[in-house]
Amino acid sequence: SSFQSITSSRTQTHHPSTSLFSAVEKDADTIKAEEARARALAKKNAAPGSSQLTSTNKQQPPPEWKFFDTARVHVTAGSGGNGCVAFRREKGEAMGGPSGGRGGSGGNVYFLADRSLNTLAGLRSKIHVRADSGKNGIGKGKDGVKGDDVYVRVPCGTIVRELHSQKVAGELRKDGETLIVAKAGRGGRGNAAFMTHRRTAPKFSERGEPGAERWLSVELRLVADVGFLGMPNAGKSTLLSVASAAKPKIANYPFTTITPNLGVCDLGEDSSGLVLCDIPGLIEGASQGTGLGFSFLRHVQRCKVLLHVVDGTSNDPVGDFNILNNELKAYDDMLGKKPQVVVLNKVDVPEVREKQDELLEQLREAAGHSRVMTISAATTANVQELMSRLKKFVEAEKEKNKEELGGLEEDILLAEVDFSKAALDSDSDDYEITSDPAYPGQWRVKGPYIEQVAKMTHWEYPEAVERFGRQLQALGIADELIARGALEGDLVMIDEYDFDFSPGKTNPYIPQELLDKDAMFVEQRAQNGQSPRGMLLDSKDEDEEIPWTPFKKGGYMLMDKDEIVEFNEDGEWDLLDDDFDLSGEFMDGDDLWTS
Ligand SMILES: Nc1nc2c(ncn2[C@@H]2O[C@H](COP(=O)(O)OP(=O)(O)OP(=O)(O)O)[C@@H](O)[C@H]2O)c(=O)[nH]1
Ligand SMILES: [Mg+2]
Repeated sequence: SSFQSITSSRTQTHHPSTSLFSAVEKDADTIKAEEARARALAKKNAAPGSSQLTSTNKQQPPPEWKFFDTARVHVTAGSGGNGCVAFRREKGEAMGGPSGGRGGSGGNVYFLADRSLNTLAGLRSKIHVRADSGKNGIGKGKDGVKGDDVYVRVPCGTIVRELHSQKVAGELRKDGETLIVAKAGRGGRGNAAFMTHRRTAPKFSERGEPGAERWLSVELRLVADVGFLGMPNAGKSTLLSVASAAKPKIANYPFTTITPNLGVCDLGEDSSGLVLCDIPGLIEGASQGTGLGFSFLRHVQRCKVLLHVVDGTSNDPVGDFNILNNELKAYDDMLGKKPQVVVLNKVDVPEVREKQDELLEQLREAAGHSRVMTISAATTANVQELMSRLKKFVEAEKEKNKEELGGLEEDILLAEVDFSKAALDSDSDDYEITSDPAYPGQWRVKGPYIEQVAKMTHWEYPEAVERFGRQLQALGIADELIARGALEGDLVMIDEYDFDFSPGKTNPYIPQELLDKDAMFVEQRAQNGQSPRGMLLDSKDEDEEIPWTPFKKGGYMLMDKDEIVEFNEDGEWDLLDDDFDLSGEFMDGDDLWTS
């Protein structure tokens, strides 16, 4: 069960009809249809002689323009190799001492932050990441070879969670940072390790420990490269929708967009994507709070570049352009100075086309630079050209900033909340629900933990909203609200976030092709007699306990609970206690090999 987000900011309580969540719900279908179309198009384009760039159907975005922000991955670390039972046989020593070597440990699975990436696109084609197992130990005391570690490259700002419990495993912030997500099984000890003065010829060895295995949900907190700026109705959301797979609400009235929308324009294999942020329209007086105000601009504050979208059908496009630039300066001088690219939109309209040359000239003059071009978001004319120019410009700006900041870029780019340090380990699950009889149907929930979780939730994403709902459920807040008489559709306020109370509804968006792969995976596991748990949260068997120990401590994979104990601080692992008496029985799970 989950809460629906209607807004991520207090300012929007006045627009209860514009439910972000219901918009998203609708969009999931649209996106699916879009994907089916994209796949069909991809097939068509794969035909010899055709090229995606010269696709004649201008209405459809090229299939590679997709939106990635979350992914689900199953990771399996390598198992340890088995220990060996062997005895020395040397000249003059027919039956020497035990000499079976230890199995090699398996490979770990790590996530590795790579600054050259900026989407999770690479994870999309993968459902499984698997590290090699260690080799078995061999005779003459030789240990087995260790399995290779696997590094999964992800962009900086990636947050990793255990899927089913939604516990944060960590965040990768800086280039080169790694996070272990599945710890390898250690190799089993060979019989040489079990020799004591009482047992001089042990004929058993240990089996290798299985590698850890788990589902992860991965989320990238996108930091936009390009923030869209423009008067209401200029066509910003339309542009986002054709340049990326994001599906913002588009309508022919001002202030259609009330929360920022993010989208990724994927520019193909050899280039990382361009992250776009469509923000609500700004009008004269915005810096004083007119219209929706400037509160959304914090989203674009960290953008490298602003794309100023000018409505060609306006009575005075150049006047609009100047007004907004003045508002921007009045609000924040830094924003006013942010480099802009300017587009004159709606040139498909004949009246606009007629005066486009004149307008372009005037815009160049007003802007004081020549990064000005015409587009039609509606017909997508010039949009691809715009995106590749933007990409180059953004790259150049990043380079410039990097030099100016002496390599401090990531710190400045990354979002405010540091997940790796965030208070998810807060001890207090306490909360308090208050309601004012004067305002029926409104509930305020207070509590350090839940407020922290709310702050850390990326309200733009259904999966994040769903997770928030799960946390409320887990903390008992949802049930408590129902017990107190909350009804579906009531307003719930936590910190500065407001929600529609809507128990029992979840809407994770997962692309169809991943769902197909998952279905295969679940089936395969069931056939192999393994737990069929898949990537879908509702495929979870409610009775099944999910053991959890923090990632950092290791040992979180409690597949065979009795056999596996936690890794200690040094990553070492001990099956046998120091004072374990080998003269008695074998340990359960020890492998007895007869030589
Ligand atoms: N003819 C024409 N119409 C366009 C074009 N781009 C957008 N529109 C229309 O302009 C209207 C407003 O488009 P939106 O994309 O919602 O504008 P917006 O800038 O996001 O508006 P707000 O969210 O209110 O700030 C819609 O009716 C679009 O169909 C274009 O290139 N040509
Ligand atoms: Mg809009």
